[in-house]
Amino acid sequence: MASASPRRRELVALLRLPFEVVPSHYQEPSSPTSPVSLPRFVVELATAKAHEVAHRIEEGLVLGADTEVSLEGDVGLPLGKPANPQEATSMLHALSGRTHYVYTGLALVPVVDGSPQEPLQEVVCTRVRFRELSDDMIAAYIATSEPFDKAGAYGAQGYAAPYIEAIDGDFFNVVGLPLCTLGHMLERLGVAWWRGTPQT
Ligand SMILES: Cc1cn([C@H]2C[C@H](O)[C@@H](COP(=O)(O)OP(=O)(O)OP(=O)(O)O)O2)c(=O)[nH]c1=O
Repeated sequence: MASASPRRRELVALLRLPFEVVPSHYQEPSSPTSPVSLPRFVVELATAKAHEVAHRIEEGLVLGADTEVSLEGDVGLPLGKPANPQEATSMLHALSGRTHYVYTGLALVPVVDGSPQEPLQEVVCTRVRFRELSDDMIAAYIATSEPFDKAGAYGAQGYAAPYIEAIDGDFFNVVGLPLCTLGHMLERLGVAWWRGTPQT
């Protein structure tokens, strides 16, 4: 798995397949300043992350993923990860009382005899609605430090959980790895992942 994300590591383990974490050295570009196609954007980043690792191994299947949050839907500005409390505050203000979209791109790159093969790619979108957040709620949440390594400045699996009014789609996609879609992709590559045993 070409990811340094502790959430993705925990989620991928639920497939019960043997895997190794090899964080990608791909340098993500800074967040775009004009609207982009979110589905294309996340798939390109996921593929770039996977490719960088695929060029460093001899054999295997490399998984790359990228998650972005946007208020606009398919064409919009990804919010990115907040660099400081001010950015986290303005992202959470923007999400307060509104519906937003979380996109995760997935790329699986098979490597055979040291050669990366054509990637298999997917994108998953989940709609998330936040309740209205007061200034005090936002400040208290930022004080937990949870927003800083997360797209959109929140963790649905963490202290932001009580802020979520509704979710439409795959919850695991919001946390960074849509497992059901990943299972289908593995099946397309002939991997009977459900026969695996829990890895320690
Ligand atoms: C919206 C949301 C994002 N996130 C996280 C998932 C991702 O780790 C992160 C989005 O950043 P990414 O750039 O997708 O991933 P990453 O930099 O953490 O890890 P890597 O590139 O090595 O794979 O935001 C949550 O954990 N919970 C949430 O609710």
